[in-house]
Parts: sequence; C-alpha cells; structure tokens
Amino acid sequence: MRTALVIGTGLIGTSAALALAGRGVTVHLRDHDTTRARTAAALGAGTDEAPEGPVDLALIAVPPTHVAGTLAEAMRAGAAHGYLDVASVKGGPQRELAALGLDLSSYIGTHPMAGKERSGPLAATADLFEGRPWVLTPTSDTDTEVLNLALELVALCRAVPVVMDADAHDRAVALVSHTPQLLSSMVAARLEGADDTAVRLCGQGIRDVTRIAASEPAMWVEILSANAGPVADVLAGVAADLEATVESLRALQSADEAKRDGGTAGVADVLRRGNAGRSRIPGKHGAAPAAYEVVAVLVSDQPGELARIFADAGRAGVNVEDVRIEHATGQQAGLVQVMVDPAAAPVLAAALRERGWSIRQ
Ligand SMILES: NC(=O)c1ccc[n+]([C@@H]2O[C@H](COP(=O)([O-])OP(=O)(O)OC[C@H]3O[C@@H](n4cnc5c(N)ncnc54)[C@H](O)[C@@H]3O)[C@@H](O)[C@H]2O)c1
Ligand SMILES: O=C(O)C(=O)C[C@]1(C(=O)O)C=C[C@@H](O)C=C1
Repeated sequence: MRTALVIGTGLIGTSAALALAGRGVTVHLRDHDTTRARTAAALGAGTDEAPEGPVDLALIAVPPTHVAGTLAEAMRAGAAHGYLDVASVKGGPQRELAALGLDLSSYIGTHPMAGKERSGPLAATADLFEGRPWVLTPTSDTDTEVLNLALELVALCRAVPVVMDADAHDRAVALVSHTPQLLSSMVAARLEGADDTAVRLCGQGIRDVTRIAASEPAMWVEILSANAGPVADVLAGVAADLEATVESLRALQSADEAKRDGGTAGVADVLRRGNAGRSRIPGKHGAAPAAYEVVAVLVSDQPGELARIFADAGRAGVNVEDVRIEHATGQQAGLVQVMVDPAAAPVLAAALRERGWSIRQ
C-alpha cells in the first residue's frame, strides 16, 4: 500500500494514520472538523491536503451512525480502490450499506480491539494497535484484493488479524467490550452522589474498574444502540448474578446457620467464577495469559523517577513487561508496580534496593 485516506481523524483514525505514515505510506487526512485533520497532520500523521486521485485504501474512522453515509459519499466520489471502516459494531453498518445499493466488493468492515477512554487526535498514538486483535468481516462480495489491502493495513499497524462473521463479532464484543463499558459506568455512577469522605478512600481497585467510565457518552450511546440486543442478553446474565449475590449477602446476615452457609457458598461461587473468567483473558499478542510478578517501588512525585527505575531495570538486565502506578491520595508519593517475569523479580528487587530504591513486597 502506497497511499491512504483517513476520514475521521480522531483517536482511531489518527492512530492508524500515525502507524501508516511511520511506515512510509502517504496518508491524506480528512475530518468534517478541519481543525482535527490539521491537528493530526501537525502530529505527523500525514497531510490534510486532498489526494490528487484515488488512493489505495480509504479508512473510515467516524462514529458508527456516520459510517454508511461517509462510505457512500467516498465510494461515489471514487476516492479509493478499497474501503474499510473501524466502527465498534459491524452487523448494522453492513446492512445499512447493503440497503444503499452500493457495490460492496471494494468494502470490508473491520474493528481494531484497541482504544482508550479518551477521544480526538491528541489522544492518538502510533503503537495503539500493536499486538491487539483487529477483526476483519469479509463477506462473499469482498474482493480478495481488498481483503489483502486490509490485511496489509493490520500488519502495518502491527496488529493481529482475526476474521469473523459480522454478527458473531457483535455478539462477542457485547460480552468482552460493550457490557464491561456499561458495568464500569454503573460502578462509577455510584460515586456521583457519594459522600466526599467515601470518595477520598478510592484506591487502585476502583480506578481499575472505572477507567473506561471516562469514555465519551455520545459515542457509546451510538455503539450500544447498534448492538442493543446482544448487550441486553449479556447484561441479563449479569443481572441474574447480581440478584443471586444480593440474596447471598442477605443470607449472610441471617440468624440461621444453614442460611449463612448458603450465603457464603453463593459469594464464594461468584468470586471463583470471576477468577476462572479472568484467567482466560489472553496475554500480549494473543498468547496465554502471562503470570508476571510485581516488584513494587515507592517513588516520590518528582520528574524523572520512572525513567530512573526503567534505566536501573535495564542495567540489571531485566525486561519490564508492564507497569502500573498507584498514587497515594494527598501525598507526594506513589507506588510503581513493575511487572516482570517471576524469575527476574528477585534480581530486579535486589538491584533496585542496591541503588537505593524502597521496595514494598
Ligand atoms: N475509542 C475506541 O476505543 C474505539 C476502538 C475501536 C474502534 N472505535 C471506533 O472507531 C470510530 C472512531 O472512534 P474514535 O474513538 O476515534 O472517535 P473520535 O471522536 O476520537 O473521532 C471521530 C472523528 O470523526 C469525525 N467525524 C464525525 N463525523 C464525520 C463525518 N461525517 N465525516 C468526517 N469526519 C467525521 C469527528 O470530527 C472526529 O474527529 C468509531 O466508529 C468507533 O466505534 C473506537
Ligand atoms: O481500552 C479501552 O479504553 C477500551 O475500552 C477499548 C475498547 C475495548 O473495549 O477493548 C473499546 C471499544 C472499542 O470498540 C474497542 C476497544
């Protein structure tokens, strides 16, 4: 692929454009908000000037309800040889496009399983899709050449292609993305009217569970509206678990020992099933989930501390697999959780101690 046109230069469009431009593709950027296309260009994602002729691939990265219209307009203008969209739902847009009577041989629906709770070009990064699944939903109408262009895009973004049927995709993301978004929002919503004294106690657990509750509501209303049935099905299962757990907790307060035992069993069961489900979440690049060991380092809140830890880990020959930062409320300090291979954990802890870091076990 030599040329691409990205329509919708928000988080996803600009991230893909940055990856493509970084690998030598000439990328043209278009957004109905021209300042966004200009911002993406200023970030190095390409040029906001229109291409002179059809590009190899047009990537439509606009909100789901605008996909069909934007695609139809680009197709009618002959903007590209191949077209793809990245919307988080696939069945609806595919049916909407078919209803428009367009020749869909040059189109493929796709969905990168990577994103953020922030939107817009300033949140974009070239490495957003690295190692993440990128779903492709070709149909019997899709040209092989267009499928190949899409596979090339996925490879240039260093993502992992997964071919699926559009409706199967929608059922899968109802489970692994759309319902989690709602549950995160519901947990965070409990805080809206909560007492300040309680909110001050927020620790890492609630921060982890509610990160995506900061997502853009307008975009999510669109996504959930387009996948309402499958999400309602998953949520009904969660509602049954909630109801059973409320009953178990009430039973734990009973004077009757047998009821209390039943309550304990109910609570233990949901927690055990949670462990089992969590252990199925794949690790990097779709590999089996990795069991890393955490080396927790106390840091003062000043510039350069993280860089010093990483440099010291590098000097000790230890590869940092992941990192999490826990900020202490009201204190100028934080806890950096450095995740490493279990065999490397004692080596790293010793090396960091030797260099004066305070390690928490
Ligand atoms: N945010 C995520 O985590 C995520 C992940 C994967 C896929 N997606 C999908 O990617 C798409 C874009 O999401 P995003 O997070 O980048 O949103 P965003 O709000 O960051 O960007 C969307 C951009 O599209 C532009 N736009 C809207 N209508 C347009 C139109 N008719 N013509 C041209 N530009 C238009 C907006 O001005 C905005 O710059 C959505 O379909 C979303 O479902 C999002
Ligand atoms: O990490 C996040 O912020 C996301 O929630 C990204 C996420 C997801 O659920 O995995 C959200 C919606 C998109 O359609 C794809 C990715």
